[in-house]
Amino acid sequence: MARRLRAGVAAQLPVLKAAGVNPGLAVVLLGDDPASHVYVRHKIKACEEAGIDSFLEKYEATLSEQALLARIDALNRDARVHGILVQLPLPRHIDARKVIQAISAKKDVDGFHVANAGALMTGIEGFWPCTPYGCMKMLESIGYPLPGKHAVVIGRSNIVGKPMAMMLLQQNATVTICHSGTRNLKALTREADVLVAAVGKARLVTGDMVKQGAVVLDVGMNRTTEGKLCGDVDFESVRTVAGHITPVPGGVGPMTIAMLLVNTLESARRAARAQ
Ligand SMILES: Nc1nc(=O)c2c([nH]1)NC[C@@H]1CN(c3ccc(C(=O)N[C@@H](CCC(=O)O)C(=O)O)cc3)C=[N+]21
Repeated sequence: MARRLRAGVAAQLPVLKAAGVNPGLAVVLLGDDPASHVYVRHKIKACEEAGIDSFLEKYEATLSEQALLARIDALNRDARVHGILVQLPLPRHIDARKVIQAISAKKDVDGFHVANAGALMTGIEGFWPCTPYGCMKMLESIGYPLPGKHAVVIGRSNIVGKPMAMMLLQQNATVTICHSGTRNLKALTREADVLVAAVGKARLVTGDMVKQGAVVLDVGMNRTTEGKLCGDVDFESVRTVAGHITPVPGGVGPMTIAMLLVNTLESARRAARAQ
């Protein structure tokens, strides 16, 4: 599905390019965390394959907050750039909230800016965060009717849990948000028609916590002690009860990247319309 979405983006580029707009994504990466470099490489490669211009800016982990803010200011003004992604997490001496708010909301293809969070919450045009947006696309792809369904989201982060809950609510699901302070998690997850796990705890969700036929979306990205990638869902025990389930790797991750391209294309379209 991610591949199909990316091909769809590629197919829509010629129209924009004919109108003189070449969609571009700037990716800013600080430091030498190997996982961040791998993810960023995936994003740049996806852009190249789709025909989106990419501008990769790599800096030392010691780059000052002021210098980073100056780069963002320059990218905000750069007409070739329709999307700006600052790879998270940032080094500790930098206030990530300040950096995110410095990105023009119009170029915030991550959907992390407060203006975009507010747009999602109130149902006006903005950018939706790529990971939950990809989850909604997957639900759509199986023709899943959300109205009246009980959706349970485990995790309340600003980048996945909260926006995921808002998107499900907008589709008239009844939404429960669970977190570290939730009592009797299993009683709640067993009621879920749609279960989204986004906490970062390897194999937290086991088969006994899932209702027969439920749709299970695994947003977890954990490394086992052997260095293997694994989700928040115990795939082997859950697959026998779930009606639908997303694997890790090969599920939500590739969809996140596909939605980044979708958002970048959309940003370029909006810029073209505003010309
Ligand atoms: N500003 C910002 N925006 C992000 O969207 C963002 C970020 N910072 N920081 C890090 C997280 C993580 N993230 C992933 C995206 C795709 C995969 C992905 O495609 N994973 C593959 C496997 C990759 C592997 O093998 O390691 C899969 O699940 O199949 C993973 C992780 C985006 N993030």
